[in-house]
Amino acid sequence: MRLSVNIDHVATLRNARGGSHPCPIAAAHAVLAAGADGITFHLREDRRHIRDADVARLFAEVPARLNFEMAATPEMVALCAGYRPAACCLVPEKRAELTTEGGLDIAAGGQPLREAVAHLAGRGIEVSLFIEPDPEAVARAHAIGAQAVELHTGRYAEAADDTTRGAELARIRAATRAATAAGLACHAGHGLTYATVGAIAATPGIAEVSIGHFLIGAALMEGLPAAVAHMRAAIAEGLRQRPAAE
Ligand SMILES: CC(=O)[C@@H](O)[C@H](O)COP(=O)(O)O
Ligand SMILES: NCC(=O)COP(=O)(O)O
Repeated sequence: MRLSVNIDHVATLRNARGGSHPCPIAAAHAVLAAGADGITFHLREDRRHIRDADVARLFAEVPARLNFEMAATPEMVALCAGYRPAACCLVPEKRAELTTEGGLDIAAGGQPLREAVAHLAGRGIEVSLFIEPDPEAVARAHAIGAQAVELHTGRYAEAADDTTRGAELARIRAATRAATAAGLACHAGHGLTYATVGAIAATPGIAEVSIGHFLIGAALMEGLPAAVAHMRAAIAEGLRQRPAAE
């Protein structure tokens, strides 16, 4: 299972002082050297963390699997199609939110969303839709031509008690089964930590996790290479519990 590290919050810290430190590109190199499989970044419409110049440098300087998260706006679709990353993930965006609050409403996205998926896929990009862990959302993603889904793990990761977390994990597992049955690649992300990634890794069918906020925060205490190694160990522990059939 791939670990894609989201570097948004390196840019958040840099932007707090308006300078160039810490550098998200240097962080990308560091996490890859420490064993990450790829880099995720979310170019928000308001450029609150990652900026256009960061994106240009990532594509020029970081030879890794890049996962371009973005809203399906004409501006972003054109940018992403120009860069042709290995993967892009279409996410809902709201100006006032602190982070991505829910999955895409695929039905509301209608024809423009379908066209965005077709345009990006036509450029050879693996197009994923960031959705709620719900088999119906998986079916809609499949119907509009996505090749992958990323299941929003926020409610699972932030659950206040074990009962709620167990119920959310069951939803994630049902959605993963639906994605696998439909032939979609299945990814997961949002809010994952050392403590919560294991059960995701233990879920048959999940091919990638993208993790940012917790890992960058942990790196303040442990250092970035150690935080990546720590996350990899938590993933490995989960993978050991994955049923052998896969
Ligand atoms: C899609 C997702 O869950 C995250 O990648 C999130 O969109 C990251 O964006 P922020 O770093 O702005 O919270
Ligand atoms: N797609 C999820 C992601 O990139 C990272 O989310 P988070 O770990 O920063 O919450």
